Amino acid sequence: MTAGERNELRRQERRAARRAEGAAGSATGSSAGGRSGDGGAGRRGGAGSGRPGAAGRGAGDGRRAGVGDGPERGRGASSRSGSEPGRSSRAERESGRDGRTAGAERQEIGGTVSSRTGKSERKPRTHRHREAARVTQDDVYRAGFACFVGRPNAGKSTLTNAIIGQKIAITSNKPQTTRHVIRGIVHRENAQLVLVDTPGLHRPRTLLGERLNDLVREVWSETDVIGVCFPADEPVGRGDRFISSELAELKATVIAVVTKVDLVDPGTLAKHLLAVSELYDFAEIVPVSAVSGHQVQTLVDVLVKHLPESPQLYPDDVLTDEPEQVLIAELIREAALEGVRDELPHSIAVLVEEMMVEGGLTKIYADLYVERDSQKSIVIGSRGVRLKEVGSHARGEIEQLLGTRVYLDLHVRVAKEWQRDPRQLRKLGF
Ligand SMILES: Nc1nc2c(ncn2[C@@H]2O[C@H](COP(=O)(O)OP(=O)(O)OP(=O)(O)O)[C@@H](O)[C@H]2O)c(=O)[nH]1
Repeated sequence: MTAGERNELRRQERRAARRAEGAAGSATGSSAGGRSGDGGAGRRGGAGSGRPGAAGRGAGDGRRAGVGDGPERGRGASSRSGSEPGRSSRAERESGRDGRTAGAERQEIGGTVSSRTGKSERKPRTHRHREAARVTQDDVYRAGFACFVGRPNAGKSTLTNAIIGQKIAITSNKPQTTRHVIRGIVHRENAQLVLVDTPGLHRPRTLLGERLNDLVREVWSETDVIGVCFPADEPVGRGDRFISSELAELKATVIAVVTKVDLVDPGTLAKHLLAVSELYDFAEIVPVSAVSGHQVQTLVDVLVKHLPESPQLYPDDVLTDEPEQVLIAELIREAALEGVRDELPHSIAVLVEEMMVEGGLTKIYADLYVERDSQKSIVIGSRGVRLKEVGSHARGEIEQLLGTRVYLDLHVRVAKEWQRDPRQLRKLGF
């Protein structure tokens, strides 16, 4: 039996188990509606070869050995040492020593909200995801895919990095920084959480924008748990309502993640949580700060709790399945975004053309694309000063990633209107 056939068989088993679980939920009066299971043919088909949004040119050739072609199934529960974040023992989780549970947090905040607004306690609502929310026993191995969605700049990539404990996604204060689907893996004793970082859903103005939105929807349809991110320092707006309305048809368990709570006072947070809770029937609402680390592990607990029972998906020591060359191109793009304004951030794309290891030195040759000549001079700067800064900043980050000394050769090129040109988009990996 091929690996693909094995995966399909396991998927079918899981779907059948979910169906049975769903039926049990209905029988006991839970609203099993959402996840009961007809699972959707081909759901999570991307787990193997068709991984959601294989990003970047060279997605085949630049991969790290042993990571490449998708998750590995059928391995037993693992025990990883040291470096992986988010790991806490079962005993710790059961005793709540590694942080308050989301449920407790929610009740506490719910109480605050009702006392401040003078409203009575929120009535329990019929919950399309309650069946999944009931699943708390940890004597089974859980594995699956979760993703954060939300409007641009909501803090999705920062949160993904905080959970993985390593920079796998680049971040910036420019909206729509994320262009690739990046998968980071959290290993726990009893679970494996594959976090998928996606671009923010937005109103597309270019072909690139349309493709990114398609990518987001594709990922949504393939994940087990979706965390919708709402930045605590911005009021709930039209964009949030648009995203929430798109979730109604999905089979995944949908939770709300209120991000950047370090930026607001408790009163503002309480009001924000209330506004979020009125948007959609979320299975849980978890306030977090990726910067201070507040509740990040609690969020991991909540995500894991909603994963299906499944064998391990990736080998123990893998933190991301993103090809090295794509990670490197992203680090260069992040450095190039620093200090540029207006439309320029959207016009920048980076492609690693060549990488070679010579002794203890990794030589990297990369092209940085912009759309117009005027942008080229901005990126290069007077006498090449800006480009030099970009190169040296990116080099530091790449050295950290690779753990070797790096020589970085950066070349700026103009690819006219590449965001609207299907051929250029393909070349750039979209
Ligand atoms: N203070 C604070 N800032 C945060 C936090 N999380 C993210 N940020 C900042 O918010 C900005 C946007 O964060 P990103 O993680 O890039 O947001 P994103 O949702 O991935 O953005 P897109 O790529 O546009 O979809 C960055 O400047 C982050 O440093 C947080 O918990 N606290």
